Amino acid sequence: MVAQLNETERDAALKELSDWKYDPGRDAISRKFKFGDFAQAFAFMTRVAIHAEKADHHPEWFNVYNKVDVALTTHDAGDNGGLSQRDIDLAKKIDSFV
Ligand SMILES: C[C@H](O)[C@H](O)[C@H]1CNC2=NC(N)=NC(=O)C2=N1
Repeated sequence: MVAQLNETERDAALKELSDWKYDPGRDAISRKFKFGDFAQAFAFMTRVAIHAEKADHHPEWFNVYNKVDVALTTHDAGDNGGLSQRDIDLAKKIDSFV
């Protein structure tokens, strides 16, 4: 079980992730990325994937051509999933790749 962020922790964390949108319905954060072409989008996804595997924390994402939509939430958090520090850490890492 992973600790789910409470409202205060979540709001503080989101202040440092201004490009990410909070989804109260899922207790998740998401961000849309647009690259020059598919190769650049996939290179980004490859970097994220390598890090995600090392961190044992994986994104939910959708890619079409040069666009990548990323959503982060922790399946193991709380009773039925939610936002954890792992999501915040992964979002910051992802931001460092763009
Ligand atoms: C067993 C469990 O699947 C692993 O500990 C990891 C894998 N990657 C994961 N990724 C995400 N987003 N949430 C998780 O709870 C999670 N759990």
